[in-house]
Amino acid sequence: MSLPSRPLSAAIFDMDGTLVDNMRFHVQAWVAFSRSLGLESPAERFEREFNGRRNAEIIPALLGRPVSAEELVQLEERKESHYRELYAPHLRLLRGGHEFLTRLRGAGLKLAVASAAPHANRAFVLDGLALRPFFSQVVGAEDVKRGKPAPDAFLAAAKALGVDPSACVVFEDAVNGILAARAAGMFAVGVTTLIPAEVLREAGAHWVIPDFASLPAEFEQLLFGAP
Ligand SMILES: O=P(O)(O)OC[C@H]1O[C@@H](O)[C@H](O)[C@@H](O)[C@@H]1O
Repeated sequence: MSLPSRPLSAAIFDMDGTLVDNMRFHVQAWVAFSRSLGLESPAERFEREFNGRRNAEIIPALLGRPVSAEELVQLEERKESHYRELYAPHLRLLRGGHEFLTRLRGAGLKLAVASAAPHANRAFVLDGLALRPFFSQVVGAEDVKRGKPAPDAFLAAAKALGVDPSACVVFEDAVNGILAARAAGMFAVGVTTLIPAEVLREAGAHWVIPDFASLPAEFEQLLFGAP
């Protein structure tokens, strides 16, 4: 693995499954949503194939037909309001998150969120946990044409931050997200809230962590210098 040849200047965070350990609630809501439409879709499909994609891509693929903008709004709200209801009692930042974000900010890194989540879900997590002050940019589902594994969301975040993609590190839990970060030419850290470390490594993650309190020493040094 080749390490950055110059200091990293920005950190871009995926939201669902990365800042918060909520993917099992998303998957539960997706399975219930599918059943309510008379479809049987296994949980693995949402964990692997769809995780990181936008609802505008997931819902037509699930239904096997195009969906009008109006119907998409209705179907999306049905699934997402159920997800928020399921996850609300458990809403909390991933272990070590607050301290890590504070240290990154203190070290002068620019911080952004790049998520496939729609507006209401971003507000639910980012406002619910008072995280907005950490991030100077938030890129969401409606800001890009193509969801992950396309690099669009991460490239949009780097552009908004005014940094070169090669100076960015991405934190991601989804295989599609790791692929997107690498396609954007960024360094990728896999977060194993849902997907096993070897799968994230195989997708291209340079480092893999269970949470933000467990950074490999080498990576910690890269971000913050020698202890
Ligand atoms: O890009 P993020 O923050 O991981 O968001 C991904 C998720 O966004 C949600 O809105 C979708 O309903 C999920 O199925 C999807 O996996």
